[in-house]
Amino acid sequence: MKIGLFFGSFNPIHVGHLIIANTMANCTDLEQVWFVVSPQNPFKKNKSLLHEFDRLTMVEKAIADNFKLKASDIEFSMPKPSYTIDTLTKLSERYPQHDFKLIMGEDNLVQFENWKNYDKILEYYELYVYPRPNTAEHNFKNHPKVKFIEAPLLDISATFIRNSIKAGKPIRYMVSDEVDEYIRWKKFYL
Ligand SMILES: Nc1ncnc2c1ncn2[C@@H]1O[C@H](COP(=O)(O)OP(=O)(O)OP(=O)(O)O)[C@@H](O)[C@H]1O
Ligand SMILES: O=C(O)c1ccc[n+]([C@@H]2O[C@H](COP(=O)([O-])O)[C@@H](O)[C@H]2O)c1
Repeated sequence: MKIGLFFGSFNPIHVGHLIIANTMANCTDLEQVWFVVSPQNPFKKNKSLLHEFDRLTMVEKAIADNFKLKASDIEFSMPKPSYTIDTLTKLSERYPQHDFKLIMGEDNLVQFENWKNYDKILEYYELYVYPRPNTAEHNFKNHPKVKFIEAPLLDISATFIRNSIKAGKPIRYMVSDEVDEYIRWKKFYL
């Protein structure tokens, strides 16, 4: 099966992530999308990063009604920070029957040359890239292994959502109802 792996912190998962995953699962040759929740992005230091189990719970709540979307906790038992090449290798070994592709927002391409073994990632995996507003220049516009998906720009981020919560503003419709309720119940990001 052709499966898109969508790696992220998902702190929290928002409507942008859901639109990206659903677009990839329904408008490309991908049959499923797996959200791979990363305990620790090697490039991010964020005080308000929730525990990975809480972020995974929110992902599971957000995608529960979509049979093409799944969540993976594979990085929870791997060394931190979470290096994508190591996880890709592990998943390919564990599921040799699947053909994995890597999904990311275009902003990730700007720093992609600094990722661990990025050239190996490109050698073995195709990238499916969703456009993101205000993305800086990068060197992958015409790379044969990088496929740009034409889809609406989504000007939303987890940072904006966390800041809204801190400021007492509603995040309804920016996250799924289940995630909104869960965040309020657990008093996250206050
Ligand atoms: N609005 C968006 N448009 C395109 N890609 C996005 C968008 N939001 C997130 N992504 C992509 O989703 C993946 C996971 O992103 P992440 O969980 O860091 O969300 P984020 O909104 O960028 O979070 P933060 O604001 O905390 O940095 C990354 O590949 C990122 O590029
Ligand atoms: O492998 C790397 O070197 C690497 C460098 C930066 C980011 N990543 C991964 O990219 C994913 C996107 O991160 P984030 O925090 O923007 O959601 C997340 O899974 C990180 O672990 C991976």
